[in-house]
Amino acid sequence: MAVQQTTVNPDLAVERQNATFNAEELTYFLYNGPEWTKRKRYLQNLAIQGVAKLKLKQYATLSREEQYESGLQKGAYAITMVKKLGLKSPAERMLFTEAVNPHEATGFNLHNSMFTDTINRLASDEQKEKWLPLVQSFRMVGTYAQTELGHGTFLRGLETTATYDPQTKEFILNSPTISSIKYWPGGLGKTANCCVVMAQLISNGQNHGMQSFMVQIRDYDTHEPLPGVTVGDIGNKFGYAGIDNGFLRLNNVRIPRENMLMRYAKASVLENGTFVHPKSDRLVYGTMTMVRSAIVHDAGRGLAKAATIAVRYSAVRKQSEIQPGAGEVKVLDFQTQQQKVLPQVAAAYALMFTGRNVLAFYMQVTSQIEKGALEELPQLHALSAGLKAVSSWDATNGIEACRLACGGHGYSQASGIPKIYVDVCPSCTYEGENTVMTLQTARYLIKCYNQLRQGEQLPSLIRFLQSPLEGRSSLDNQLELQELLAAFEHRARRMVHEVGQKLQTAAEEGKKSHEAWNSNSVELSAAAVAFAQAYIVKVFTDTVSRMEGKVKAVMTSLCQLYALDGIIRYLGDFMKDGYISSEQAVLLQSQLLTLLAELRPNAVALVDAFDFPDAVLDSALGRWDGNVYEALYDYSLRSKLNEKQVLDAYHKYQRPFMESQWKNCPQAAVTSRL
Ligand SMILES: CCC/C=C/C(=O)SCCNC(=O)CCNC(=O)[C@H](O)C(C)(C)COP(=O)([O-])OP(=O)([O-])OC[C@H]1O[C@@H](n2cnc3c(N)ncnc32)[C@H](O)[C@@H]1OP(=O)([O-])[O-]
Ligand SMILES: Cc1cc2nc3c(=O)[nH]c(=O)nc-3n(C[C@H](O)[C@H](O)[C@H](O)COP(=O)(O)OP(=O)(O)OC[C@H]3O[C@@H](n4cnc5c(N)ncnc54)[C@H](O)[C@@H]3O)c2cc1C
Repeated sequence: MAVQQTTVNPDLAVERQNATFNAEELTYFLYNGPEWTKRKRYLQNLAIQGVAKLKLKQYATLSREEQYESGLQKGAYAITMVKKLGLKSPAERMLFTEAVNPHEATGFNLHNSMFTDTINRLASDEQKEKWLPLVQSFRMVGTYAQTELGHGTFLRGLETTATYDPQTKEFILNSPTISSIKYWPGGLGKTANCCVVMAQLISNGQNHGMQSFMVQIRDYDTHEPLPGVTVGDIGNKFGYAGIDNGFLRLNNVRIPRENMLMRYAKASVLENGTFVHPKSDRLVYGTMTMVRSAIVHDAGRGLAKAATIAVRYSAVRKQSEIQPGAGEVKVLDFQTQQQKVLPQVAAAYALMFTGRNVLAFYMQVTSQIEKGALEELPQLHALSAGLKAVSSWDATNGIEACRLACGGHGYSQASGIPKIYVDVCPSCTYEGENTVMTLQTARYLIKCYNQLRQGEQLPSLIRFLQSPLEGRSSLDNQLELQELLAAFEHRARRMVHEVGQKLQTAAEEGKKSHEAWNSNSVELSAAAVAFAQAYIVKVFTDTVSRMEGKVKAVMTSLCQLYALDGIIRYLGDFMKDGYISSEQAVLLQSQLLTLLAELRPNAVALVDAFDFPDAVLDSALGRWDGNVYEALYDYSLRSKLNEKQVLDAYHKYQRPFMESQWKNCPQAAVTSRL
C-alpha cells in the first residue's frame, strides 16, 4: 500500500525560509529568464504527466530486458511528443526528454545524437536529401560504429576495411580479424537497422585512413540482419541497462560508392578510385568534438541532481548531537558534511556554466568551418577534450561523494544516486578516454609553449601563458575572484612551462621526442587538467560578474568556494614555486571553512534553484517535500521480493539446505516455533 504524504517536512521548510536569497531568481538566471523557466516547467510537467499515463513500473525494479523495453517505450514516447510539440531547440528537447527518461539511456540515444549529427556534418547535400527524411521518419534507425574490440582510443589502428571496387563502383566492408569487430556502439545490438561505420578506406591498393560509410545492417521490414552481417548485444554492463550496446562483424558487405559520407566532397573517392584529400583529415572526427563539448554541461547537470539529493537529505536527516544533551541535529550542521556536499553544489554550477560556454564556442567554430575557415579547430579540440575529461572526472567523483554523504540509504537504488552515477561515469571513457583527452590538450599547450619561445603571439584562449612566471599571489581573506583566477592561471602557466622545458631539455640532449613525451606524460596530463580548471574558474567568475543583488552575493561565495576547494585539493601545485606562501595556505584553509559556514543556510535554496522536478530526480531522499522515510518505506514495500511472503527459492534451496543441516540435530525436531 502506498504511503501518502502531502505536507512538506518542517525541517526542509525552515531551510527555505532561512535562505538569504530568492532561489527563484537564480532559477531564472539558469534558465534564461522567467519566460523560459515557465516554458521549461510546462514542458517538463507535460512529459511527467504523459509518462505517468504509460503506467510503467519504477525503473529500479526492472530487469535488464525490461529496462531495455521501457527505454524503447519511453524513447518512442519522447520522440513522438517532441515532434508533435514542434520542439526545435536542443534545450527544449533535452528538458522534455530528461523528464521522460531521466538517466535512463535508450536504444534510440545514438540515433538522435551521433548518427543524425554525423549525417548532418559529413554527408553531402544529395546524401542528406536521400537519408535525412528516412532518418527523421525512423525508417532508418542508426548508430555510430567506430570502436572495435581491439581499439577504441587509437583510431589510426582501426581494422575494419572499406575497399573500393571500381568495377562495380562499390565499397566492400570487412571485419578481417576478431579484434576488428565493432564493439560498444549504443543501439547497435538490437535497435539499429543502419549505422555509420568508421573504416579504413582502401582504394587502388592504398590505405587513405579512417572514413565514414553508411551501412544498412538489418532489413527495414523484417529487422533481420542482412547477409554478411553478424550483429548482437554485448551483454550486461556496469550500468546503461536500457541501451543495447552492440557488436558487429561485417563479411564482404557491399555498399554503393555513394554511401561514403561525402560532405567534404573533395574527400570522396572518384569513380575510378582516386582519393582526393579533404582540407583537414580531422574533419571526420567532428562528431566526437560535438559530443565532448556537450558532455561538460551534462556532467554538471548530473552532479547537480546528486547534489540536490544529498543536500535536501542532509537537511532532514538527523543523527547524533553536537551539543551534548541538546538533541540530535541535521547532519548538514556538521562541518564535515558541509565539506562533502557544498563543494559539489559549487562544482555543479561551475560545470553547467562552463558547458554552456564551450557549446557556444563549438557553435561559433562550426559555423566558421562551414565557411571553410579551420583556424580555430585546434583550440576547440584542445578545449573540448580537456574540459570533457575534467568535467566527467569531477562529476563522477562528486556524485559518489554525494552518495556516500547519504550514509546507508545512499546505497539503495531508492536514493536515485546509483542510477545517476552509472549514467554519468562512462563519460570518463566514452568519446575519448579521459587521460588520452588530457594528453591531446597537452599536445596543444606544448605547441603554444613552443610558439611562445619563438616569440609568436598566442590565441586569446591561451594568452595567459604569456604572462611572467615570477610573482606571488596577493590572495588574502577578501578572496577577490580575480585573485583566485590569477592563482589558477599562474599554476597552469607554471606547469606548462615546467613540462615544456623538460621536453625542450630532452630534445637538446638528443632524446627521441616520443620517448620524452611518454616519460613526461603524467606531468603533461596534470598541466592539461590545470589549464581546464583555470578555464572553468574563469567562466564561473565571468558568469558571477553578470549577476545582481543577493543572488550575486551568494554566487560569489559559491564561486570562491569552488576555487578554494580546488586550491586546497591541489595545494602542492600552487605552493611549489612559492606563488602561494605557507601563511596564505593556512589562511585559505580557514577561509574555506568560513565559506562553508556562510553558505550553509543557503544550501537548500542553492539546490532548489536547479529546479529539478521530483520525477527527474527519481529519489526517495531528494524529494521536494523531504518526506524521505515514508518514501523509502513505500519503495521497499514495492520490492518484487515482497510480492509473496514465502518465495519459491525458499522451497527450492533454503529449506532443503536447512533440513540437511538440522537432520542430525535432535533439538531441531522439537517444535516449529521458538
Ligand atoms: C552516449 C555515449 C556515446 C558514446 C560514443 C562514443 O564513445 S563514440 C567513440 C569515441 N571515440 C573516441 O573518442 C576515440 C578517441 N581517439 C581519438 O579521438 C584519436 O584517436 C586521438 C585524438 C586520440 C588521436 O588521433 P590521431 O592519431 O588522429 O591524432 P594525433 O594524436 O596523431 O594528432 C594529430 C593531429 O590531429 C589533431 N586532432 C586530433 N583529434 C582532433 C579533433 N577531434 N579535432 C581536431 N583536431 C584533432 C591533433 O590535435 C593533432 O594536431 P597537430 O598537433 O598535428 O596539429
Ligand atoms: C557506455 C559506453 C558507450 C559507448 N558508446 C560507443 C558508441 O556509441 N560508439 C562507439 O564507437 N564507441 C562507443 N564506446 C566506446 C568508447 O568510445 C571507447 O571505450 C573509448 O573511446 C575508450 O577506448 P578504449 O575502450 O579502447 O580504451 P583504451 O584506450 O583501451 O584504454 C585503456 C587504458 O589505456 C590508456 N591509454 C590508451 N591509449 C593511451 C595513450 N595514447 N596514452 C596514455 N594512455 C593511454 C587509457 O588511459 C586507459 O587507462 C562506448 C563505451 C562505453 C563505455
